[in-house]
Amino acid sequence: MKADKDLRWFDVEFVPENYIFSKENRGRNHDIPVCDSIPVIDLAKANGHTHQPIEAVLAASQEIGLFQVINHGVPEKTLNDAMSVVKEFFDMPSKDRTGIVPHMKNWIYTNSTDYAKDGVHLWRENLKHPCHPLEKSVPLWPQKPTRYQEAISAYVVEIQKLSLRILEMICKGLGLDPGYFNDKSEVQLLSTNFYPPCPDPSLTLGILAHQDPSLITLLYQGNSTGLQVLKDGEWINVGAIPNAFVVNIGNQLEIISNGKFKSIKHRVVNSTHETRRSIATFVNPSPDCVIEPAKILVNELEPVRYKASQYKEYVHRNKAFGDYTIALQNAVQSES
Ligand SMILES: O=C(O)CCC(=O)C(=O)O
Ligand SMILES: [Fe+2]
Repeated sequence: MKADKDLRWFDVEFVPENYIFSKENRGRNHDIPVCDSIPVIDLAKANGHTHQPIEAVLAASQEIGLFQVINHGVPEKTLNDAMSVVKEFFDMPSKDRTGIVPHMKNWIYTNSTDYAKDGVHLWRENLKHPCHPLEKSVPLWPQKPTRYQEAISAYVVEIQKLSLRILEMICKGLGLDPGYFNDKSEVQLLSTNFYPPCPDPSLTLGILAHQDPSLITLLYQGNSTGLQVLKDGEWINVGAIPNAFVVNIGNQLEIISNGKFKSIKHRVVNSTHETRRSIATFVNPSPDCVIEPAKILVNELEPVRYKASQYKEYVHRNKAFGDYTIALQNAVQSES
């Protein structure tokens, strides 16, 4: 038995009532199959001579809106260092996680007990902060653990490179002008998640079903499972592939592609024995950027399916990323 002062909200034998979701929202857990139809794309094969990975990225973006990439060039050490500071952050005594006034311009830490959706708490904790422009953002990030800023900025630099590479493939594949994504693809927001084991995952959820409001999202999930996507009306598990990234087509890319690409619904379910930690980076347009279907993809057979909108308007209208996150992003943007 732990001393009382060490007890955290998830140190419980039964799921408290205010964590129980309605039947239609609840997760079914790992008893459903891992989907082997989620494409795994080997980026080492993208070496100038072959278009194979471009075709694979296009097919996956059209059919599912989500795929994994391997041999992506991000050093394993960068991944391990990032995951290890994230682990340290969520393992710190709670006084160290709440030291900075939240939802202003630094970072937001949301304990499970701080946030409720329709009165029900998610079985997760979350840390979010801006990443763009990187040099201005880093000093605003948590100072504990001491290696946090160094490890996460190294990670963000790699994500920026990888996301540009993937977007270049998409740009070529869709026939867009080179540079089309230049003002639409900054790694703007990092969101890390901690999902502790849960006594009864059939009652709870880590994250409710949603689509990402980004251009694309790159997700590193270490070796943990729990991510599910809604494919053909069924929730299926996305497998954990060591060192892979999950790439998720966000709403903005769905709009730009005039609906050719799908932004898929996904959620996270909990586990009785496994702790899930994940690092999501949202690659987003700059706030003033106008997002609309690319002209080249619109014709008589494919009429415009989405209205043009400034990205900041879209974020505001849809309360994308939540109220606090808008305040965070505006703070950094207005200083730059
Ligand atoms: O933890 C995860 O893998 C889910 C993260 C996610 O979907 C999000 O932050 O939008
Ligand atoms: Fe998401």
